[in-house]
Amino acid sequence: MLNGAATVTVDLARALHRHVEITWMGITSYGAGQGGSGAVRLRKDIDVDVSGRDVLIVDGVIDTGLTAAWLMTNLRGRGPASIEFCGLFRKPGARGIDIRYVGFDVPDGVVVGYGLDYQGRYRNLRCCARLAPHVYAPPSADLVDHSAHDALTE
Ligand SMILES: O=P(O)(O)OC[C@H]1O[C@H](OP(=O)(O)OP(=O)(O)O)[C@H](O)[C@@H]1O
Ligand SMILES: Nc1nc2[nH]cnc2c(=O)[nH]1
Repeated sequence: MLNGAATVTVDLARALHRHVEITWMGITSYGAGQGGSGAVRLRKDIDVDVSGRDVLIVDGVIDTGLTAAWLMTNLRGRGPASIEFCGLFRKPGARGIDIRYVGFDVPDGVVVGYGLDYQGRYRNLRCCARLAPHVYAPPSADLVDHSAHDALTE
């Protein structure tokens, strides 16, 4: 897929000792696990006919598994000789989904770097990192401990 899968796709392709053709797809998923509708939208289709070809779909993160399931169904319908899915990271919500190649199982949270972004940033980090939760989930006002602040202002 476009964006988040770019770095791992290129590195994986360079590690394979066989001819490969790379093409890109743009997908937006509104995963039910993130409070979304569970819908997938195709923003850019591949420009290769995959019928009779061995297809490996590569993605950076498998979160709810919605994107992976949608892509497998969609591309399988085009008559490939074989089709498998490879995800660099898999979140707990997708553990039950049958994925042939998984790099790392990771806890819930946001993984960034090595192609993966948070609001458009961090894709160019050479490493992968877990984003500090306060960046994407600021604590609710009810849960903030004001004691330190109060101590400073009294
Ligand atoms: O398992 P799911 O819940 O369907 O989520 C996985 C999708 O989310 C991420 O893409 P994102 O929407 O962040 O877009 P990006 O590739 O542009 O970074 C990831 O690259 C998958 O495509
Ligand atoms: N960059 C990034 N995108 C995601 N989409 C769903 N989960 C993630 C994640 O952990 N990191």
